[in-house]
Amino acid sequence: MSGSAHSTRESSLSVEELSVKYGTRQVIDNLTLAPIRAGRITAILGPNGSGKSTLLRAIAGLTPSHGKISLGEHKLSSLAQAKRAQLSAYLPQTLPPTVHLQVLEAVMVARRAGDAVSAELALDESVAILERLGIAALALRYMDELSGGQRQLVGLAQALVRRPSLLLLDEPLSALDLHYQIAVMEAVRHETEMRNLVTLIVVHDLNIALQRASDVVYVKEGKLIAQGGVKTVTTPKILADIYGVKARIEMCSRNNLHILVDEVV
Ligand SMILES: Nc1ncnc2c1ncn2[C@@H]1O[C@H](COP(=O)(O)OP(=O)(O)OP(=O)(O)O)[C@@H](O)[C@H]1O
Repeated sequence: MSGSAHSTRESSLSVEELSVKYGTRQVIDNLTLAPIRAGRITAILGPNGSGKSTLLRAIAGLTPSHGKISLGEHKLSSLAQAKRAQLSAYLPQTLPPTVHLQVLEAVMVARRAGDAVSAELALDESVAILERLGIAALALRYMDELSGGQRQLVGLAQALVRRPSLLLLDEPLSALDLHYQIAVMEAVRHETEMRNLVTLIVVHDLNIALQRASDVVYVKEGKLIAQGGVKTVTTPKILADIYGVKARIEMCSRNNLHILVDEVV
């Protein structure tokens, strides 16, 4: 990992006056967020088509945008894409077609991309991340022979092994069974806390988001509706405004919020 990427580890992500258009259509509309802190998972929540993926892609520099995006002292919006990609890892909602590589090789390739580590170190770190995600048994399987959920887990391993300062995960749980949904959120939380990453994650399962994330950003129609600690910001009114549902928010025995939806409104 480059020294400059390490130096951002104590910092936060700031997004100011961000706008994204597709053609003439304004999809993100002058969005300014409070600083997103490192070492905590921030969930981005909102209805279908509200601009969550576009926001992640704009932060990753993969969709043209106007506005200012900074990670610590790095003005991401002014950086060359190669440097930006070195600081951040982005896991897309739809994974690109894969190549005929074994899982372990593919994770090692991700580790060595843009970062001159030895093959031995890349091997050790790749095995470690596969173990941490509970998928070491896949190490010698071929990428193009994996199931959708297995591909998603390997994609996450490739994102984490790169040791980014900024982790951008777009629906990383969508193809996963219940066991791996929890295992992935735990692994992401562990990496986020251990490496003091800024971690943004788009998820549709509100209960998983509220139980495993620390902070939340609610968006609708490309605008910020609310941002803050999950327990502070999540209210029946917000859920009605955002999703058009009548919901109860209850505290479960583990002191986590649990949302029960009674009906659509
Ligand atoms: N490449 C594109 N060209 C044109 N319009 C797009 C493009 N990508 C997304 N959009 C539109 O931008 C809006 C926001 O899309 P986006 O994928 O960011 O929403 P989202 O909140 O992530 O949705 P979902 O929860 O359904 O994945 C939608 O209306 C979508 O149709």
